[in-house]
Amino acid sequence: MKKYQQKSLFAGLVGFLVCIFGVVIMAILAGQRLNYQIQADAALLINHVEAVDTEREKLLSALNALNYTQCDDTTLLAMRRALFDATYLIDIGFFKNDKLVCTAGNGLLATPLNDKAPDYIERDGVRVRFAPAFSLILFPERIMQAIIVRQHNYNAIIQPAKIDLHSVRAKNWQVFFKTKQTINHLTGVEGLYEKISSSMVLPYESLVVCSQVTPNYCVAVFSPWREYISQKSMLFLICLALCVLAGLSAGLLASYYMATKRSTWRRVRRGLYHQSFYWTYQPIIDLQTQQVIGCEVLARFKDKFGELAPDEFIPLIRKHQQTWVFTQAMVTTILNELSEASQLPDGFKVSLNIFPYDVQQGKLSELIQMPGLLASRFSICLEITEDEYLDSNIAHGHLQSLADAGFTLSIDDFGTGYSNLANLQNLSFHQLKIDRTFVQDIATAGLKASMIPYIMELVSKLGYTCVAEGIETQEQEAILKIAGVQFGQGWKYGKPMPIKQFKQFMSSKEKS
Ligand SMILES: Nc1nc2c(ncn2[C@@H]2O[C@H](COP(=O)(O)O[C@H]3[C@@H](O)[C@H](n4cnc5c(=O)[nH]c(N)nc54)O[C@@H]3COP(=O)(O)O)[C@@H](O)[C@H]2O)c(=O)[nH]1
Repeated sequence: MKKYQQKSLFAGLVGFLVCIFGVVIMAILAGQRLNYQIQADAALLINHVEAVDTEREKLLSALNALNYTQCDDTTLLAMRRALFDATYLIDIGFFKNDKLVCTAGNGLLATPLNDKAPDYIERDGVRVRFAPAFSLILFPERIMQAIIVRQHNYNAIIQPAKIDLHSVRAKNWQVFFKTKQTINHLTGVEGLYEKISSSMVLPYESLVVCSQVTPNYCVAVFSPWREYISQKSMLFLICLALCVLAGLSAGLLASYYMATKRSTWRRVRRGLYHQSFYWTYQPIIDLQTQQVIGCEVLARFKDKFGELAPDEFIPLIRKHQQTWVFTQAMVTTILNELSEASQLPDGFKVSLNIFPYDVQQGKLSELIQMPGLLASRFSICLEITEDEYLDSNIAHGHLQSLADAGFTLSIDDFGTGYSNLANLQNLSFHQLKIDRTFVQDIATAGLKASMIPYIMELVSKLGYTCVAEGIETQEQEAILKIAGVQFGQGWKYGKPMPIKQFKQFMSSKEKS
């Protein structure tokens, strides 16, 4: 996989993860809200259960305390009075010898009724039975769900429908009586507790709570996600869109970050301190003898992201004023590399490119002090391109000191942009380098090529030597020779090469 594909994949992954993270956070927050709602429902149901139980306990205990042994008007009056105060109880019955003999609603029964077996027996012998289809003796035609609770001599008919459930938002809930062995349904959705306990339910959508007062009475509430989402579909859609947006922004940010990390200047700046620069050597030859008399040192850059051309990094180094750091690194490296190059003869000309800004700043005087540079067995030539920095008296003074110290000074890229003839006369140059655009123009016999003889006139008038750069063909060489150019540089003789290759190149030249 290519680097840029890896980066895009990384940015995509970051975006995806942020989106997923957003969705998870959204799901947790929504889940908490859903759970909060379910908890409120459960609390409401438990409150009712406790209220029903308390009411039944209070009323039936009071009746039992009267110790009536038979059902007469007094007993019935007491039962009716109790019922009058009740909220959840709809009838009360009186038992004698375990037979129902009268009810508050109906009065004395013609035939006493046997009590049915309870579903479970509560503490203190309270017997409870759930009747899914029950009718009071008073209203035999009205079928309803009822819970029948028998406490000693009295029973109470509780109608769950009496419980006010308007505030319960969940559609699925169940009230049940739970022992270690059994689950007794009382009201709501029968079997819900078993369903919640046994089948897979999603987080937050269900809850089982038991009463603190009567711990066997419990409620199960189930509010499925799909219902909750469909209730708040608009809100969910907006949140989802925000998550996708956050993912996209994060992806874009990641790719922007990667791009800036890869930005040329960041790479160059890092490269200055992490040895991403290396230097190559391009031969300079004597056009008459074809002997290699010197070389130009040219910088190259390579890091984990790939190579950068000098035309990319040189302007940045200049812009960010890192020119002197760069030149120091170059001089240190090439002195090191050339010290072991026994193939190079004494006096071999080594041309270094120098930034005019450093000339102006007086930095180049440090070159004079640099151990091993002037003292080396090579002739060091400083190539300087003309620009606005070379126009000051300060620059002139610094160049003079360099020339006095023993450096050869070459005016580089002559004929491009900023050439100022006054500089040629006043500054202490020794050499002029004809820019390769003039040489390339020879093939088409263009205007620039026609100027070469005039440049050579100037060169001889000033007493300079001349190097033509960018020679690629025999024809260019022949014309330059006729024009009187002494030295040449270009792909015809050799491309810029790393030191190892340059040493091999020089050895092969020595042999031939
Ligand atoms: N201050 C410094 N400047 C430097 C340094 N290293 C390079 N540079 C400057 O960058 C510019 C571009 O350099 P580069 O891409 O290396 O191009 C040089 C040669 O490779 C190229 N060349 C040489 N022969 C031929 C040829 O036959 N054909 C062809 N198309 N190109 C050729 O010409 C450039 C020569 O550079 P220069 O003599 O300096 O003009 C360039 O301006 C460099 O100066 C550095 O270490 N410091």
